[in-house]
Amino acid sequence: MTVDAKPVAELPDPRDYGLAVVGEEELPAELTSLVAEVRSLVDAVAHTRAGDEELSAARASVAEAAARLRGGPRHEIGTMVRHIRDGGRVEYGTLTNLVAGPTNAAAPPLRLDTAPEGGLRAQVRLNGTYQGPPGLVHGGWLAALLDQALGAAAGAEGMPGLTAHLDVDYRRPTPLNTPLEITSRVTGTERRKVFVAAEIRHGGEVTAEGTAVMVRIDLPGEEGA
Ligand SMILES: CCCCCCCCCCCC(=O)SCCNC(=O)CCNC(=O)[C@H](O)C(C)(C)COP(=O)(O)OP(=O)(O)OC[C@H]1O[C@@H](n2cnc3c(N)ncnc32)[C@H](O)[C@@H]1OP(=O)(O)O
Repeated sequence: MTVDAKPVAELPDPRDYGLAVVGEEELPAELTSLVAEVRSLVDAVAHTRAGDEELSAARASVAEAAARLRGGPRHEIGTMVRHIRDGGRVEYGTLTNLVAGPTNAAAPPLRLDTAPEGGLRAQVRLNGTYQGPPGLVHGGWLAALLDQALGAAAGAEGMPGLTAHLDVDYRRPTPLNTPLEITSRVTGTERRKVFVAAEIRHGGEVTAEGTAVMVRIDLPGEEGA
């Protein structure tokens, strides 16, 4: 396959695209621990067997917490977060990305790191919030996780882009509440197209796999490249 997508030696800085950037290390521990608590809260709400009185008291506590959190300075929509990964690799993601945003409590705690064998690897455990069929992860979420891993693999090679085409195969049921391994890598490039592949494994067995065509975003000064 032709390899002429010109990966850049250093990732483009999102500020060159007019996007705000915050360093992951600048996020207060109080915020990231609040996010973890809310993830657990959503799972608890979904599966609670509490009685009416407890439910009512919990609703009031949650409403009070929400009122405390509204207002005040907020990161604008589209703010990017800068991660410093293993070996000093810099990676940018959207701060509130639904699949991997560190301040988005609706996202699982997903952290894709460089894999020794090349590409990216993450381990993630999905709680009951992510249920589709009984006891199993929702197929749409598996596709979302694959999409994220595929996009991140292209980005990690200096070729950030948007997903143009995504293929997903579900090979085996993917269980909830157990460690899952996600791997992804670039398999080829052709002009602005970046071909990527990813898998989700449970107990070493592939439960879902995907391939995608990412179309590289134009870098400043490279319009039409
Ligand atoms: C620093 C900040 C970081 C920021 C980085 C952030 C990355 C986050 C990634 C997360 C993953 C997502 O969820 S992304 C969100 C979901 N995806 C989207 O919203 C994308 C919506 N689609 C689009 O905006 C557009 O269709 C694009 C950008 C994908 C392509 O439009 P375009 O730029 O005009 O490019 P175009 O000339 O049409 O196509 C370029 C090449 O790709 C091929 N191509 C186009 N579409 C397809 C397709 N569906 N399937 C196969 N191939 C296709 C064409 O044939 C051509 O190949 P050839 O002629 O060269 O052979």
